[in-house]
Amino acid sequence: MVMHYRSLVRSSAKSLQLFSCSRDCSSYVSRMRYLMRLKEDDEACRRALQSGNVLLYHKLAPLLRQQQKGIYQLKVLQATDVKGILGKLGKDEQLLNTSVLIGCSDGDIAQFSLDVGCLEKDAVEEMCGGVFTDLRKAFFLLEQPDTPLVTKGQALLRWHQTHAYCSASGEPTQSNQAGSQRVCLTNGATYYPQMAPVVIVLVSDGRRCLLARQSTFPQGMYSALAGFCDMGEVMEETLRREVAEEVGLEVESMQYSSSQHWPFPQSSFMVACHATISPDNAEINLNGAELEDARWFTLEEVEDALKRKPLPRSVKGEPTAFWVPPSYAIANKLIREWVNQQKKP
Ligand SMILES: NC(=O)C1=CN([C@@H]2O[C@H](COP(=O)(O)OP(=O)(O)OC[C@H]3O[C@@H](n4cnc5c(N)ncnc54)[C@H](OP(=O)(O)O)[C@@H]3O)[C@@H](O)[C@H]2O)C=CC1
Ligand SMILES: [Mg+2]
Repeated sequence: MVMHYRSLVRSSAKSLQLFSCSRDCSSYVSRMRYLMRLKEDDEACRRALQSGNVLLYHKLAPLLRQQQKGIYQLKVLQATDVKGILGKLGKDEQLLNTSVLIGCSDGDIAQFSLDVGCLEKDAVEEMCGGVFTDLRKAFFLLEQPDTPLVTKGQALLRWHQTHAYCSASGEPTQSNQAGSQRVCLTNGATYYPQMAPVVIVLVSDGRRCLLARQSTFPQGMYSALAGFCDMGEVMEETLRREVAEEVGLEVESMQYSSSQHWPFPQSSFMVACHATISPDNAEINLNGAELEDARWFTLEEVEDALKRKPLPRSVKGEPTAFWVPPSYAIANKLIREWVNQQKKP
């Protein structure tokens, strides 16, 4: 096995790719091992925090800074900056220790998130040169690569804010330094951050795709079908059940696409799939309790919708032309994949 690997490394351009992959992998491995250690060793994590990067949130709204007009970035602070802000506002530096570990940068710097909801919002914004922004709005303003980190930071802070007590004893729970678990102080029960598994599926009859909307969606937006997994279900069962429940159709085949962490309304683990149904049994039987509408859309209609700008939730009034979820949502990825598939010769 080793001989085989070495002979590959010695030969040609293909082997160069393998070699660079092995280097990347090893730095990835060392970063993951480092994060693992910080989760297990409170003292090491406290030390990492002192020289770490911190993303600030105010009541779960992340701090962004405007780089140029219309271009926003996450505002990343050093732990020493945060201490300076706390000092100027006459607050205890201990607040920094409630930061939770969310990752490690390429430069091996530990990254944390901290909610400063107990501080005066305007004062912190002024000192940092940033603005606390609702997460949904932040998704529209940030570059795509920043969104997983800012989402993770918010999700972990939210989990801590809603798991301060043990559900068995009713007594307080205490977080480890990294924030990767909470333990009940009386019965020792350990709680880990959780996500609810959801299947999201783009159904096609071979020629058209099925999109639906809930009454709570912004005006004109249609998305792929989605549903939470029931206890004990496997992904394939959830997919078949949700399609049957929501639109009364029987799935014939399915294919996994990709996954996404979704923070709204709370952490979901979205598993995205494509599914097909028979064109002979394509009549929609809508479950009106869950959905306001579901329709088949042609390739041309979907391509037009992909070009339209999303409308804010606040826009009310006359129905608008149909559009689809924005690029940060995995529904958008499924829809684009379907379009590309349809255009293949
Ligand atoms: N990223 C993306 O592209 C997209 C993400 N989504 C997300 O997918 C998720 C699921 O979609 P949705 O169609 O609403 O799901 P469902 O079709 O499963 O319907 C939601 C209902 O399921 C019940 N439910 C069961 N388990 C849970 C749970 N763990 N958490 C919350 N509700 C639960 C609730 O009913 P009750 O209130 O009666 O108890 C809820 O109203 C949503 O969070 C949505 O935001 C959806 C589309 C696109
Ligand atoms: Mg649903």
